[in-house]
Amino acid sequence: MGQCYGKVNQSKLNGEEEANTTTYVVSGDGNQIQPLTPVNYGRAKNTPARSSNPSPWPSPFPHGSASPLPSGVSPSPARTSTPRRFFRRPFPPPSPAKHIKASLIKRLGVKPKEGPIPEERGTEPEQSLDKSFGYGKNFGAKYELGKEVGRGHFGHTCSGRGKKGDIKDHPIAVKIISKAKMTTAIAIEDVRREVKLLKSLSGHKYLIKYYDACEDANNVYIVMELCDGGELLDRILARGGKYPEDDAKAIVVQILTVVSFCHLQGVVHRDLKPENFLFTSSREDSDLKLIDFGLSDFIRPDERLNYIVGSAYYVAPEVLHRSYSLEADIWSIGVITYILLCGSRPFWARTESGIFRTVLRTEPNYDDVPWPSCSSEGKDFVKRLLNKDYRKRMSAVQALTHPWLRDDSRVIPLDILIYKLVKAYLHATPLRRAALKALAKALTENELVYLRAQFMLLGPNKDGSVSLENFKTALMQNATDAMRESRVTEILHTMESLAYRKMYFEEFCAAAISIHQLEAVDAWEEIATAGFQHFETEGNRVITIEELARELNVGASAYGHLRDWVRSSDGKLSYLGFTKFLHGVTLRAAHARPR
Ligand SMILES: Nc1ncnc2c1ncn2[C@@H]1O[C@H](COP(=O)(O)OP(=O)(O)OP(=O)(O)O)[C@@H](O)[C@H]1O
Ligand SMILES: [Ca+2]
Ligand SMILES: [Ca+2]
Ligand SMILES: [Ca+2]
Repeated sequence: MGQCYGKVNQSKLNGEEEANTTTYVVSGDGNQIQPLTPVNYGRAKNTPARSSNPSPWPSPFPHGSASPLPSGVSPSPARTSTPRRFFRRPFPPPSPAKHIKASLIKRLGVKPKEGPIPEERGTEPEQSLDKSFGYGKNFGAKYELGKEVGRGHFGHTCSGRGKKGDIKDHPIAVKIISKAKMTTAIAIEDVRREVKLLKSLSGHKYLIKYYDACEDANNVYIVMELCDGGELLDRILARGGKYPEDDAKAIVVQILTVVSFCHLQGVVHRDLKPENFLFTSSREDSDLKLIDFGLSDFIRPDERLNYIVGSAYYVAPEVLHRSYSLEADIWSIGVITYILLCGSRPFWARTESGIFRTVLRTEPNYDDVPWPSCSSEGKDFVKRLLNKDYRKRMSAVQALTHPWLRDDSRVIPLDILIYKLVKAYLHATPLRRAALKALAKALTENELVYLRAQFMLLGPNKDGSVSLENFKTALMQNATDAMRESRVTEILHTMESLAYRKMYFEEFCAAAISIHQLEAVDAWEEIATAGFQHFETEGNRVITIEELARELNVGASAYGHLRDWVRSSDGKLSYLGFTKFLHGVTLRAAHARPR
C-alpha cells in the first residue's frame, strides 16, 4: 500500500493551485498531492525546515503563544478581514483538505512524517492492544475485491462485488483499514465507532448504506454501497471551482438534510468537507451521499466535546477553543457553501496555524467577484452559518427553512434544537418567560415558518396544544439505534414539568426562540423594539437591582452595571435592560454569585 496514486489524486493535481510558489510532493501514503510547506505533516527527506511563516511579508500575528489553543494560535483581538491585498489570488480554489495535525497525532500515535506512517512506533506496546473487533472473518468467501476507488489517511477504498446471498453480483465499496496502522487504543476505538455509527445511521437517503464489516489478521473491511459519481470536491474542481447558485442550492439542501438527520440522532460528524460527499452516479442531477464517520461521535444534547479534530479549512472556531457541539458541523457546511458559491475558501493560509488564526479572527471576504452578483439571500445564508459565535448559527433544520433555500413543498425534519430551547424555557424564571412571550409576538414570517413546521411535527392535539407526550412521540418516531446510543432521549426527563400542562403555539414560539440567533438577524432591532412594546403592556414590572441580579444569577458587584437597565422614572426595565436581560450576562467571574 502507499504506492498507488489512482485517478482521484491525478485529477486533484490538475485542479490544485495551492499557492504560486509552492512545490508539490506526493505524500508517501499516496493520499494526495501536498504542497511542500509547513502545512505538511512533515518534511521531505533532506529538506531544510522552513520558518513557520513562509510568506514573503511579515506576519501580523504573533507566533507560539502559550494558550489553550493549538500551537501557533494566539488569542489576540479580531482583525476585520483577511489581508487579501497580499495575495494575487486571495483564496486559492479548493483542494483536498488535511486533517488537523493534533488530531492525527492523537489517532495515529506518532507525528506523521513524510512517507508512510511508521508502523512500529505506537504510544502503547503493540502486544497490549486488542485488535479483534468481533466482525466476520470470511471476507474473501463473501466478497470479491476490484480496483481502488479512493484513498484517505485511514484507509483505502476499493470497488467490489458480492459473491453470494442477497448481495450476489451486487456492486459494493470496501473501505480497507490496515490493523498495522492502528497503533493506539484511540485508533482502534475510532474504527469500532466508525462501524457502529455507519451501521446505526444507515438507511437515510443521503447517507452511504452500510452492508457489513469483516476482519482478518491484517485489515478491517467496511462493506458498503458503491457510489460511482466521485467526490463533491472533484465536481467542484471540474467546474473550475464555482457552482451556479441554483446548483449550489441543490447540493446544500442534501447536505443539510443528512446532517440534520445525524444531529437529531445525536451524532456529530466532525469532518464535513467536499471529499466526504460522494455522488451516486456521474449524472449531473445525481444524489449525494455522506461518507466517512471516522471522526464522528455520539453526543448528548447538553454535552460539549473538547477534542480538536477535523480538517483545517473546515474547522469551527469553538473546536479550536476545545468546547463544541453540533454547531461545529454547521460551520463546516458554511465553508462548503462559501466554496460552492464563489470557488474560493473563506479561510486560507499557507500553514495550519495560519489557517487557525484566520478561522478565529478574520471575516470571510464577501466583496470580491463573484460575490457582488450573488443573491442577498445566498450571502445572508452563508453569513449565518459562518458566524464565529456558535450560539448565533442556524441549526441544519433552520438553514433548510432560510429564504435562500425555502421551498414550501419540502418536508422539514424535526430539530433537536427546539428540545434544548423548550427545556431552557421551562427552567426559566417567570420574568424571563414573560419577556420571551412579548418578543415572540414580534417575530416575523422568516422565523415563523420554522416554528410552525416544528410545532406541526409535534402533532398538536385537537385543541391545538402540545405537552410532554407530543415531544416524546415526535422524538421516538425518529429514533434509530444511533439515538439510543447517544442518549438523546434523556433530554425528555428535564422537560417533566410539561407533562402536567399544555403548551399552545403562541407559547411554543416564546419557548423555542433563541435570543442569540435572533440577534444575528438583520431585522433584530425591529423585532426587539416591537417585542419591548408588547412587554411594556403585559410583562414589564417594577424590579429592584437586587432582584434583577438574582434573576441573572450574578452577585452584588454587578449592581453598578445593572443600574442602566432599570428606568429611574418608574423602576421598570428599560429597552436596554429588556434586550440585555434576554441576552443574559456573561459578566467576569468576579461578578458571578457564589453558589
Ligand atoms: N462507498 C464508496 N463508494 C465509492 N468511493 C468511496 C466510498 N467510500 C469511500 N470512497 C472513496 O474513498 C475515499 C476515502 O474514503 P474515506 O473518506 O472513508 O477514508 P478516510 O481514510 O477516512 O479519509 P480521510 O483521510 O478523509 O479521513 C473517499 O474520499 C472516496 O473517494
Ligand atoms: Ca481523501
Ligand atoms: Ca474522507
Ligand atoms: Ca476519515
